[in-house]
Amino acid sequence: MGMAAGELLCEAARSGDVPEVNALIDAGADVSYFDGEGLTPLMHAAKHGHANIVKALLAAGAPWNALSPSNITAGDFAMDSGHQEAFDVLLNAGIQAELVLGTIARTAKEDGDSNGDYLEDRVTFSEDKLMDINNKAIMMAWEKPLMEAHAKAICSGGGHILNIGFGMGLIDTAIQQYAPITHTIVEAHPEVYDRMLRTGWGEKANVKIIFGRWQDVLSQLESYDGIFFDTYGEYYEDMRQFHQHLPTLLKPEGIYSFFNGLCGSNAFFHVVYCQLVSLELGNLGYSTQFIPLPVKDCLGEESHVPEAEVLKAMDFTLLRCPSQDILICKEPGGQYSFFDGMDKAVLARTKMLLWASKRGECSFHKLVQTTDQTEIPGDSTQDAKGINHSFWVPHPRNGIYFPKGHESVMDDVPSGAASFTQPYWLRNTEAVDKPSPDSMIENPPSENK
Ligand SMILES: C[S@@+](CC[C@H](N)C(=O)[O-])C[C@H]1O[C@@H](n2cnc3c(N)ncnc32)[C@H](O)[C@@H]1O
Repeated sequence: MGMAAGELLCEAARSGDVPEVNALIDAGADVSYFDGEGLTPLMHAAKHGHANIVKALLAAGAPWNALSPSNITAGDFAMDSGHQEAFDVLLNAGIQAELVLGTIARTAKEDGDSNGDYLEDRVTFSEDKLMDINNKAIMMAWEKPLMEAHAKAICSGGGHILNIGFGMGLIDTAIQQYAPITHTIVEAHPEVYDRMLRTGWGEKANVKIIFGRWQDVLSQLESYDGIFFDTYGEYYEDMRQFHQHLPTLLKPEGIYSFFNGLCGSNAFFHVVYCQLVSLELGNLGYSTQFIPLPVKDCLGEESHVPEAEVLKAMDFTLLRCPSQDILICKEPGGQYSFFDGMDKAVLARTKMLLWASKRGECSFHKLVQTTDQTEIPGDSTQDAKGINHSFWVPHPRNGIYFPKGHESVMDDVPSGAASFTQPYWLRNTEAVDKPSPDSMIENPPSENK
């Protein structure tokens, strides 16, 4: 079994020949095979909407997150071609894999400051941007309308507001328009803090500035009616940790919002992570809803922004939680993200897994095993391809497969994680009626799922 079988598998996946796909898989064809165009059998099946074949390939260990030469995943192919069923299958596979891998990675993670270097380096302010030492934009003026939308949402109940990360102060300026009773700002970078003081933020009657990393100043925080989170140089895990404090920090009926640059460089990964964050917030008792906010409206005439053309192709979206009121911003369809601080960990992991799969070393099952070097107890049965299926067993609560002996990785996994029945709005952004952020904020729907 080699290239010929891989080619045959791609062809069968493309033409929707289920018996042939199954026969080739049983005979040991490489489900991670990349054909001459750099596409996998899974990509071919997804592109042509053969959901059953997508399922069969995933079950046989095809990597859900493999990238084509133009950085397109099977999920992107399904999405772009409007194949909802295949898309949903891939979305579920991605979410489940990331839930399990994220938990494994957390267990293995050594504690350390994600953004220690950034906080020690110089930053540069100019009229329209704040840059780090590597000339990467931390914040840019074109984001003002976006920040204003967030501010409007988190201030809609009035009261006490918390913002994590001052940057250019765009959201804080917008928050001030709503005259909250108190307005607390946490900022960790000494130069940004210094500039806050020089520009009068320390003298505003309702403003309290707390200098330090949010992680280090939690004991100085109270509970708030509105919270916004937008740091820099941190990873998804940092934000996830912040979310664990929401039940203490956010008052009942309060509104939470964060800048969502999750996997902004790939639309499908972004969708996976939006669902993931939604699930993880759900696990904390919050429900969520996405509200689109076209980025081209934010950019306006700012064509001097080098990435303007790419950015115009993106949508930014607000996500609101009607019961506990969560609001999140995201950028579906994005090809580029200024805010890749938070998605580095995700993409790094994705690339690592892909690298392994491209070398033909691993199926998805094996990739996950390589993430955790701990020996997994239990019997093992290897199939013809050497995949040890008995390592992976369905969890009794939610049916998600996890590595045997690692029950604890499922502790954090929400019960509803095994299936998403809701149609995902991204399937056809043209056809979906996108409510304006304003109307959603003023008239939140009673239910989102
Ligand atoms: C993207 S900017 C925020 C932009 C802001 N939303 C605005 O409207 O201008 C991120 C800010 O978070 C700060 N920051 C980074 N890590 C932080 C941490 N752990 N705790 C508090 N602030 C942090 C950075 O120094 C930076 O000023």
